[in-house]
Order: sequence, then structure tokens, then C-alpha cells
Amino acid sequence: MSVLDEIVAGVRLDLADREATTGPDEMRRLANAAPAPRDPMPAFRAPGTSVIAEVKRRSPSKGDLADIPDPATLARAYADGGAAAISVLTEQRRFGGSLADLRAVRAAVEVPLLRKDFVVTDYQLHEARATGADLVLLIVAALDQATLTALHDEARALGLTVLVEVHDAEEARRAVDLGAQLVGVNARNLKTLEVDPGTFGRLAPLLPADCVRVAESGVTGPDDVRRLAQEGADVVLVGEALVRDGDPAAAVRAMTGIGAAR
Ligand SMILES: O=C(O)c1ccccc1NCC(=O)[C@H](O)[C@H](O)COP(=O)(O)O
Repeated sequence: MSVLDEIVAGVRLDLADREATTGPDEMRRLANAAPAPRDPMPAFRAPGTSVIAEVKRRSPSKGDLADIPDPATLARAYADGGAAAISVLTEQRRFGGSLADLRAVRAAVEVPLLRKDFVVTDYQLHEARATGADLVLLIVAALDQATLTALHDEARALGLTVLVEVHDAEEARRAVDLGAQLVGVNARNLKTLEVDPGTFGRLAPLLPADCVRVAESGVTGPDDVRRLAQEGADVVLVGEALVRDGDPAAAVRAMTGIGAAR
């Protein structure tokens, strides 16, 4: 079983528990009753790089990264540094996140929030919306095309912005077929968990000029951002480098507005 399959299997178990507590109809009702989501796309399309700053405690590749006893404090620092959006990992088993983290961050900042999880059912989209997320992640490698399309359509119908994540040329083709407007190229190989810094440069030219391109994983600082901006990145999504930095606001600021990608 691949790492991704293992993560998704755990996600499905936890999902069954939550659905037993709050049924699908009630979760859908809560989603529809939530305030309208914020639109991150104007900031993503602005000249120079934007940063999606991630709240990330641990990971399958690196183990424990940071304690983060109060995600709201970290989120405020990210917002102070000019993050265009904040990503909150809500997967519990491998990343140590939760919907409670997302709720706490929502209460603390006004910037758009990405629910970063392994979404495989529309229930998770409704949870995201009900908890205050503005964006959701759909990982092409985790979904067949029919399910990807159905989840993409449902997320859009809920007013959510969808970050469609790809790792290789075939997945990039599937994202293009979907008509994705926001595409994340993740440099971390989901089989080996190694980061290949050349991934973004190889895949970015396969994406349409009008879509917003996000470089994900392995971004360590402004030099990486400069290189990725030259390769066409509009946005960088950064976790480890920010949660390990003693001054996350300054670290976000240093990565923001680099180049003039558009
Ligand atoms: O981070 C991992 O080890 C990982 C393993 C398997 C699936 C997903 C994984 N990470 C999710 C992410 O996409 C990253 O958290 C995100 O791109 C930030 O990466 P980094 O800046 O390298 O922490």
C-alpha cells in the first residue's frame, strides 16, 4: 500500500466516526448556513509571488516539525507577514491537525483559509465550508476522474475555491481537462516522499496561461521563491520552513512579492 493509500484509509476511518456524530444532511445544512467564502484569486493574481502559509505540526516525511500549541497565534503572524491565504492541515493521524485548528484559525484571522486534507467525499467539503474554510485541496492522485469532477463541481457550487494538486504530467493533463483555475504542483513524490526541486519547472509549461500556478513543498526561503517565480509560479505554499522559523511573519514577508509573474 502506498503512503497516500495509507493516509486515505485512515482519513476514511476518521470520517466514518464524524459522520456518525453529525450526519450528512445536518453537515450539508451547516455548510449552507455558513458565511460566504472569501475569494483568494485576486490576491493570487496580483503581480509578484503570493504566499500560502501552512499550519503544519508533523508530516510523514519529516516526523515532528513544531508543537504549535496555539495555531491562532501562528496564523496571526502569517497574516501580519502578508500571507495571501493560510493552509491548515486538518488530517489528524499523520499530520497532527484537526478541524478544531481550522476553527481556531478562522476565529483569529480574516485572510482566506485552505482546508488542507485528503478529500475523498463531499461530506468533507461540507465540513470545510461549515468550519469556515474558503478553499479546499483536491489531490488528483487520490481520486479517479469522475470523483474528482464531482467533488470539484460540488466545491464550486458551495462557493469554495479549489486547489487542484498534481505531481506529474498525466495528473497535470487531468487538471487541465477539469478546467482547474488554481493548480498546485507538488514537488514531493508521494511514493518516495522525496522533494524534487525540478518538478515545478517541468510541469508549469503544461498548464494554461490563465490558470494560477502554485508551487508546493520544499520551499525553504526567498532564493527558492525567486527560482520558482522565474519558472512561472504565482503562489508558493510553504509549511516546514515557516513553522520552524522563529519569526514566521518576517519569513512570510521575505517570500512575498518576488518577481512579477503576471
Ligand atoms: O509533507 C509530507 O510529508 C507529505 C507526505 C505525504 C502527503 C503529503 C505531504 N505533505 C502535504 C503538503 O503538501 C505539504 O504540507 C505542503 O506542500 C508544504 O510542504 P513543506 O513546505 O515542504 O512543508
